[in-house]
Amino acid sequence: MEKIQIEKARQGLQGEIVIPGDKSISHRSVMFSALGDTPVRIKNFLHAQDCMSTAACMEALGAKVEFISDTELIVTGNGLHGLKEPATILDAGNSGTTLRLLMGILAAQPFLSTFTGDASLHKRPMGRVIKPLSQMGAQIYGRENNAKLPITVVPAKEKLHGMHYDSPVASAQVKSAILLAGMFAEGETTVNEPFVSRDHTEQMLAAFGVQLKREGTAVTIQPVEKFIAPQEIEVPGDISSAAYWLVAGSIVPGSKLLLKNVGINPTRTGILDVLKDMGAKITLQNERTSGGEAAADMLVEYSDLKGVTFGAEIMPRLIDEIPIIAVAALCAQGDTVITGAGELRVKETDRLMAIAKEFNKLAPGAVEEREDGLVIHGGANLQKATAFSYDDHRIAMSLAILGTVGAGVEIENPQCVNISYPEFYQTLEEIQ
Ligand SMILES: O=C(O)C1=C[C@@H](OP(=O)(O)O)[C@@H](O)[C@H](O)C1
Ligand SMILES: C=C(OP(=O)(O)O)C(=O)O
Repeated sequence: MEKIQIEKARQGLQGEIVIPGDKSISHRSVMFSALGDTPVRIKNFLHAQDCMSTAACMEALGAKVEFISDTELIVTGNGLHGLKEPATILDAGNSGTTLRLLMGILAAQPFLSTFTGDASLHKRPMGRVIKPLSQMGAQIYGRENNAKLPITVVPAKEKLHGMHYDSPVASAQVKSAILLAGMFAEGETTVNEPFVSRDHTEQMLAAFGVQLKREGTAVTIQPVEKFIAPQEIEVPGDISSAAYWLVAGSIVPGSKLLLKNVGINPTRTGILDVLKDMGAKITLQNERTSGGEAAADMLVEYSDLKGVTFGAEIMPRLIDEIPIIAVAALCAQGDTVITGAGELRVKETDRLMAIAKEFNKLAPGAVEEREDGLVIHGGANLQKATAFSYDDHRIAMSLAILGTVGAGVEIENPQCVNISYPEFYQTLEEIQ
């Protein structure tokens, strides 16, 4: 088993970090460009395993994908109806986004496609997408009564039909899969969700000339006739990657970090609201638009944090940031109570279990696992320990920050950071 040693920081973290491209937006940039019929130059693409899975799938589906550098590529599709039957199985790797969004697109295609993925993706629930797509007329089959990988999509018997879907979960992947199928369906398709999830699909479809109608928590798409690819898509930096530095800068005494080019789409900025509530010192600078999405630089300085309480309403806006928010909570004064976070149990691993089990190795007794959340006792006494990443990138990065602020950590299976942030450990060294 591979391991990495992370030492306690000897001084405050200092420096400037250019935040790598947004994972959600990078996936969508390649998928949608592959449905256009003119070349799209994608800049600041996230060159990490999840997005490379999407790029490989789109290539297997007949799009031309040319990398000019690690982070810049040109994708040329064969038009909205130009995808080709893949010659072999499509591999979504570790990426729920790749699999769920592509099921939406492929549900409407006149050819067969079969998906696989890694061990983690085989455990994740896919019925949440297969069920509604089936209601639209799609024919999708999978293990465990059409709920798990491997999954095969066969051509629908007739054209998909639009529908109104009340989603039981606030999930951008569920919403996106249905809307993408809706592009090819007859009649309009509406997805309503309990709380608004990230809206990158809606934002990027608008850049391809597809207008969606939003009313409260519902969004409606009409069948798409014209799909006009933009010449260029510039991907802003990922606030979910910036989150590790926002927390590290807030809790390691004497820190001052400037985070360059971070996406601040309001459906993603829950972490800023929570950290500010906790008393963090974060200022936004140079606010601008990058590829149709809001972006800014962020200055974070050390400050005393206090515990907070938050729940289901804000959850979609910070869903991937719970592990690193838990690190902030361990270093705050007082308790932090997180509810409405049951979705964390179906991510790359059961993140509520992983946080409680592994963080308690460094902070004995400080984290209580609840059915749908966590209670974290702040002001924890941190000790050095060996902890397991569960092959989950966000658990590995959060453990590394916890070790940096505490007494060090040895992380088992640390390489999973390559899923979303390959340069993570190098950057952590550079700012010390
Ligand atoms: O649409 C997306 O790009 C994503 C949506 C979220 O998942 P859910 O839709 O399952 O909440 C998030 O956790 C994931 O990292 C990326
Ligand atoms: C849950 C995540 O991604 P996905 O669902 O695409 O695997 C994540 O990046 O934390």
